[in-house]
Amino acid sequence: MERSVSRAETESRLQEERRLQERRRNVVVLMMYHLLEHGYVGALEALQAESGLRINDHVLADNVDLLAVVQEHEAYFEMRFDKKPRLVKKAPGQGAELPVDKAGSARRGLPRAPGAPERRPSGACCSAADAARRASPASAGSSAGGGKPPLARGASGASSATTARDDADGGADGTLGGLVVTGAVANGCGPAGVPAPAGGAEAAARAIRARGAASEEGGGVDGAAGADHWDLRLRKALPPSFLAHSELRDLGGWIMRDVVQSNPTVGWSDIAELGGVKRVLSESLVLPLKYPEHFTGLLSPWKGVLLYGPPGTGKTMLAKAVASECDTTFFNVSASTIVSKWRGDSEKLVRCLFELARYHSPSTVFIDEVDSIMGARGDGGEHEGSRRMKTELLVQMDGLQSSSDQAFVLAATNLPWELDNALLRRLEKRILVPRPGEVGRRVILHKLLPPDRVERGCDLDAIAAQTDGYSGSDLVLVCKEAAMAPLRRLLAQLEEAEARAGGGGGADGGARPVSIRRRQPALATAGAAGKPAAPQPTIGRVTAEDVAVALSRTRPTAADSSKYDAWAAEFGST
Ligand SMILES: Nc1ncnc2c1ncn2[C@@H]1O[C@H](COP(=O)(O)OP(=O)(O)OP(=O)(O)O)[C@@H](O)[C@H]1O
Repeated sequence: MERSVSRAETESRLQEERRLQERRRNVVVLMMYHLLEHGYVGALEALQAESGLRINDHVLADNVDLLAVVQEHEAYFEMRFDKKPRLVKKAPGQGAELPVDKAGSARRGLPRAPGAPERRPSGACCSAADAARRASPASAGSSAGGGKPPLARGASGASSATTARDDADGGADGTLGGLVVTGAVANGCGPAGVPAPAGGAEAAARAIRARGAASEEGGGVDGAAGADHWDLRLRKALPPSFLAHSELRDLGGWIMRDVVQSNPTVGWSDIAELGGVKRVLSESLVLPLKYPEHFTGLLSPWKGVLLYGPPGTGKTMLAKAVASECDTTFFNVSASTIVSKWRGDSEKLVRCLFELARYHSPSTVFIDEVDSIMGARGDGGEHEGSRRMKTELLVQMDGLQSSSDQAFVLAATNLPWELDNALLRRLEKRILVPRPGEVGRRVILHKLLPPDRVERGCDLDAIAAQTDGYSGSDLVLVCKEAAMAPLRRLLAQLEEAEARAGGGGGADGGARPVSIRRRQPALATAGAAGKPAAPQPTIGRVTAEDVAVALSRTRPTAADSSKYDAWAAEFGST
């Protein structure tokens, strides 16, 4: 027993050490790319020589660079502690000496591979293959686990003869300078389909540029499936022009937090009816990207679409479907993204937003509740900053229309009559998203209450006929209320059973307060008592009466659609 505990301890210590080594290697590689990108070629050479790592043997994974890491840290710190972090302070006095080790080197942390030379002359660094051969075989191929995203990967590919040889020797994974190197993507490509650098700083610089381009193509390194939004958001980096300028970096970072590349939960087929709206969105976004040769001149694609209609009719859902169905960078923008309390910032944020949309094109800028940003101008009491922000938005939209940039604005509102006329002109297609008709309601009801949840006698088609004026979200509420009824019945049974088992009241119609302690699983309590577990009550089905009660309790929100129809007649454009 003791032996197995100590073996487990050793194993976990080794794992921790491996992770630490990998982290140190990642930091060095990030530094190398940073040095290269900013022209510190001499420092890069020195770092290569001293660390025994070569920039050519690694490409950065996950679209990450040192500035982006720092920027993410700053953004997180600010969000968490409501203040900017101080990463670097001035050293007290005249500046401290660098800590120097016994060998006279100031370097720390990176352990050398067993047998690796102490120092290497500039330009004579070890190759991945050499280092792998020198490294301890015990550590080979053991870093892949952990599920953590690799920041830097060993480069492989046709362009690197040594690494190709490595692959032939036994797989892409190997060790480098005593550090475990994760195998890079096969077929002569680094992550995201970027060719591995062929050699020298120039090649690596090319790889950096190619990496940016590949990331724009949506080539996620490890695939987006299963990743949450934070992962997806991280994949888009700021353009170099933003990174080089502290104010732009801050504003750009703020906007990029609202970038969503895809929303895997909603597709066109999840949206009932609204075929006309889907067609226009498809014509504006999908088809021009697929058949660009047909969308030129007079047939150039729409650059702005407004979805308007009563609340809860699926406008946001349509935008989410655009995000997941169209392969474009999706900027999910709300008033909080671009309305800044700092004078002048909103205007700059709008400019940055469109610059980023162009940089990451093809892209879609979705502005939800656009009325809260672009209400009609001309009111004397309007803040000067707000006016300038609106003007900037109009200018930027004009810019999109007169350019061949594949950037597109999708706006949504419940209050189209409050929008500025100049904005309406730029939103070429103005499409009413109405409440669902009977067919649509039927589809929504059947989807929300599938046959295994409802009793036979519950006629959902009849309910669809009765719910004229209900929006999609009203129907969600009706179904939720109806589905609560069997759950309430089940909970009453469970409470009653618990009260009986505890010998207390409880069956007296709720005089006893309900305990908020989580119930023990039935098996555990039965086992403890030594008796066979009593069959547990299960949740029943929704009955016709449940739905009728739910309907009587849930009234449609703002059922009068005449105002929308009137506005559609005057301003609509479908
Ligand atoms: N056509 C539809 N098909 C399927 N579900 C729908 C449809 N319309 C609305 N829903 C349901 O209603 C919910 C709310 O829809 P959504 O948020 O898209 O409405 P909205 O028009 O953006 O509302 P608001 O204008 O208030 O922001 C959705 O999550 C979905 O469950």
